Amino acid sequence: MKILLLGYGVVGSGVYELIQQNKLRFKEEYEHDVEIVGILVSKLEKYNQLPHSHLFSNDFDRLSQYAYDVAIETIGGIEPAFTYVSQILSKGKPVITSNKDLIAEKGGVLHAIAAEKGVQLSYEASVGGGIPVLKPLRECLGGDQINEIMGIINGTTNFILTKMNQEGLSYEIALKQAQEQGFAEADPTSDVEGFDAVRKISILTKLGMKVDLDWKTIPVQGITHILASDVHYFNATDNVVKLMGISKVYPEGIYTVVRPIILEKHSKFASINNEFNAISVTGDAVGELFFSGKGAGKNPTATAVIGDLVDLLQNKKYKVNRHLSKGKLITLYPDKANWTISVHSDLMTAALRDEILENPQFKLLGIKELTIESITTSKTLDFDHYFIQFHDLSEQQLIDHKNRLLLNTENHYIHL
Ligand SMILES: NC(=O)C1=CN([C@@H]2O[C@H](COP(=O)(O)OP(=O)(O)OC[C@H]3O[C@@H](n4cnc5c(N)ncnc54)[C@H](OP(=O)(O)O)[C@@H]3O)[C@@H](O)[C@H]2O)C=CC1
Ligand SMILES: N[C@@H](CC=O)C(=O)O
Repeated sequence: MKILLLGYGVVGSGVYELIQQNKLRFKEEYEHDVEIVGILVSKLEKYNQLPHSHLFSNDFDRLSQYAYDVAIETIGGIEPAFTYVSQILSKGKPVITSNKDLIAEKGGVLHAIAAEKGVQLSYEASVGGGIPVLKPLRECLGGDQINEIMGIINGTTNFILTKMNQEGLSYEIALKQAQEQGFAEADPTSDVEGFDAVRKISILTKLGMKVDLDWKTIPVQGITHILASDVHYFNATDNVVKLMGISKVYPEGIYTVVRPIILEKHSKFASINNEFNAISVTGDAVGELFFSGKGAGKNPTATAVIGDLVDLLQNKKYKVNRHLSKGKLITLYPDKANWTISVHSDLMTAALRDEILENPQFKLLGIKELTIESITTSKTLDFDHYFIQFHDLSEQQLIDHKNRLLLNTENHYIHL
């Protein structure tokens, strides 16, 4: 099997190395000689010194004339990746990609070309790095009705929040380390503002719940506003903060969001640290499944790409579900909910309470009434803003007037 490799950065170089390491195994187990015949990059001079420098080119048109059986795209972003991938699929060649921007934005168009040409478009590496989660959703859980998916699905932000919490690093230094280790996107705004996680939750929702959501319509809040003092405060109160993606099916529609969530330290997601991701999937029949592992980085991500390649080596074919329903996004909370929350502020006044209710983040949740249960103040920590935390919700409090379960045990966090 001859492979055209597009991109030779963190993921592409990992894919190259794993293919070299596994050649014998591919031959023995799948009876295929696997060979990379060309590598597309942008700055050719960076690769002059490599022993396999003869494979590199910055000319896609030239490379696409080569004889090849499958292309692996690890360039990232929408263009030129979309042009290249659509051309390759149109020629009837399968494509494997690690690019979630591409799949979240153009997955529908690309799947249509792939279906018309009868070839595979695979993208296990696009969500959860090395964690096999798309294949279980697509194949193993094909007989179940998935009603909830939630998880830590961005390695960079989890790395940053872990380093701030456990090592007292500043946000800037932690982000720099995430970039140095190859976890962050080319433009890390995607990570820290939550767009990468939103794209991933849209892909998970599509494959798990068969609901097509435009990722741009999903409410998103990133981590850029979380200060070292916030992280310190959460730690002191036996909590941690994580950026999470949530998608949950209700009779009225689907609740999908990406935002920081406060978790009690002993909860299962709280122990997922650094670049690790974790995704829980709940189905009517199977109950809850919990997937975890390295969600970013060279080797874990390359492993997921190779998994898709192994499917092709075995001539495995999966059908794309063309019958997706258009998702109707809903807010989670009923308008008249009377929640018990605690507000952390040194300055709790009626005016501040009105300000909280007017805040767009708070309005997003559709909450119109607010009961203040307790006001905690801290003179020792220097807070220049306040938090609202849905406070220690018990099973009883989770049920609304329609007897509908509204929240998991995780507390929900809004930063104003
Ligand atoms: N890093 C990670 O942990 C993970 C990344 N991903 C996804 O995988 C994809 C690749 O990520 P990553 O490897 O980190 O990215 P990198 O920035 O490390 O690598 C990108 C590669 O694409 C090449 N490239 C960029 N633009 C062009 C262009 N216009 N024409 C030809 N080649 C181009 C670059 O070439 P050159 O070196 O010459 O500039 C480089 O070799 C992204 O979609 C990312 O979201 C998914 C999961 C995890
Ligand atoms: N930038 C992404 C890379 C993997 O998808 C992340 O940090 O999770």
